[in-house]
Amino acid sequence: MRTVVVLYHAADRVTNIPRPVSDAPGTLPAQSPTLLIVDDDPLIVDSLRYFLGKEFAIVSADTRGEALKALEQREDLPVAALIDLGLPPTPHRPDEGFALIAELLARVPDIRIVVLSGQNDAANARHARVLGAADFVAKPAEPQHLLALLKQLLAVGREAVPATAATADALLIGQSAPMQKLRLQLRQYANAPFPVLIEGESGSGKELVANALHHLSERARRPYFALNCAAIAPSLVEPTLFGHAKGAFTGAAGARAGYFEDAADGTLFLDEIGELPLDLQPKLLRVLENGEYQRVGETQSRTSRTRVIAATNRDLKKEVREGRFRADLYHRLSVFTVSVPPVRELGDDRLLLLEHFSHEFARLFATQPFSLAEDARQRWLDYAFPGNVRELRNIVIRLTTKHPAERIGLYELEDELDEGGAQTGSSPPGLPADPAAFERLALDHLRDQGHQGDFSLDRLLRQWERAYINAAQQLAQGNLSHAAKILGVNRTTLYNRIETLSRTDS
Ligand SMILES: Nc1ncnc2c1ncn2[C@@H]1O[C@H](COP(=O)(O)OP(=O)(O)OP(=O)(O)O)[C@@H](O)[C@H]1O
Repeated sequence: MRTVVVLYHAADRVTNIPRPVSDAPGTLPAQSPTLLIVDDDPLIVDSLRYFLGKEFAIVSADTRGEALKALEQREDLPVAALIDLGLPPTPHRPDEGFALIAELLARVPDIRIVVLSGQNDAANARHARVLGAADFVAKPAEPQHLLALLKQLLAVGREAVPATAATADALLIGQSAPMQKLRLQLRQYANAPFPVLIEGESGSGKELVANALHHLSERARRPYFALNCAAIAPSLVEPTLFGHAKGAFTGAAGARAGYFEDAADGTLFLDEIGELPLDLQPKLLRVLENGEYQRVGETQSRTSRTRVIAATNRDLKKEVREGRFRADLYHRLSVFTVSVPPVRELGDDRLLLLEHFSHEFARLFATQPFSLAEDARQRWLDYAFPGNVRELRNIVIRLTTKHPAERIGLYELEDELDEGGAQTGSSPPGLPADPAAFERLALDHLRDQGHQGDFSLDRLLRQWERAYINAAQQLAQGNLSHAAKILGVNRTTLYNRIETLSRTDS
């Protein structure tokens, strides 16, 4: 998937590009946010470093493994990442890039990921967005455009932290039955003396739910600490949670309290609990059972009254069966389990979320919200949002940027959706059970076009093509992905053919 990319101005020759800013921390003002660039083409990396190095402290890597290692070694986590999908050892497939997106988000949930995609990777780029990438930019990329995009994405702030029970509830958008059930559970469990385990697919809102639980509880005015167990090196989890004595390990210059101590009688949210190292699990179990723990390097026991909320997008029962998670800890954590529903189960909440985010981002970008035409609205309701609210929110950000105050039709919307994500569980509507019926419908469409003047083979072939496309669209009720499936081509091909046909028509 390596493509030739021009990331420098026409006036700049490659040889004129100054030496890149070093990866080493400290070459820029301390407040420069960190940008991670992952690409196996050194020319791209150097060019990006040259143009973006004035605004960001650049960290680069040419493989997924190197990127994750770089993350572990730095204290200042990147605020954004530019990544190529095709990375070694499989540079011609997107798998490494896809895996990296998920891994980056697991470690740095707020990171804004932009995929730098080859011209022909539109479908992959769309799938990357489902996985949580904020946007994709086709190569060759204009550096000014990239910079503007990054600035805009970073202007979209972190989610507001709710200050009261009322706002905690209000931040959770949704009136569907699964959301009502979730709200009821949160109120029931808010003050229970047990941990709560939050389960849900990636991007479904587990962190928001943990926040809401804390603010609905009587601990709302007490500290709230969060640790993403996937985000830090395994060796640092124990001292971070429990603290350490002076000299307990290399670099432990002084004694330090851990999150259990700092959170005191507040709440500690352990995100990605499935990543908790096995050897640490008995220590977490002990503190959950009787409140006892020890700082690393100390023998004296301390006591904690912190309430633990844990979250996972893994099937923890399966992790237990496969020996990666202790059964006793699982049972202790899961006394109260809350399941955050995926967006595909939320029905009309998709429209509420759309309304909420489109107004929020229009305000932020000082513009007017867009609206959806009827066919696009229907498609919005049909789409499964495999990347859940995170994907939905990112789509709204892009639409707000590209079509401020506009009425958006099906084609503009289709461009933002993932080809493989069209199904809502059941089989696609209108897929022909009987291929002969499809052919009959196509022939009807062919007849509708009638005869025009002298015979022309080109025109005849276009008429057949148009007839089959119309028939497929009719069967798919306007759903382009389903129509593409019926026709046995991918959606981008279909889109291009429709465009070519309409150009020839006009
Ligand atoms: N019901 C909701 N109402 C409003 N915003 C929501 C809702 N659910 C999720 N969000 C927003 O969607 C984004 C993703 O949510 P969040 O980070 O909580 O998901 P998550 O399940 O913790 O993801 P991950 O599994 O990747 O950690 C956030 O911006 C969050 O504020």
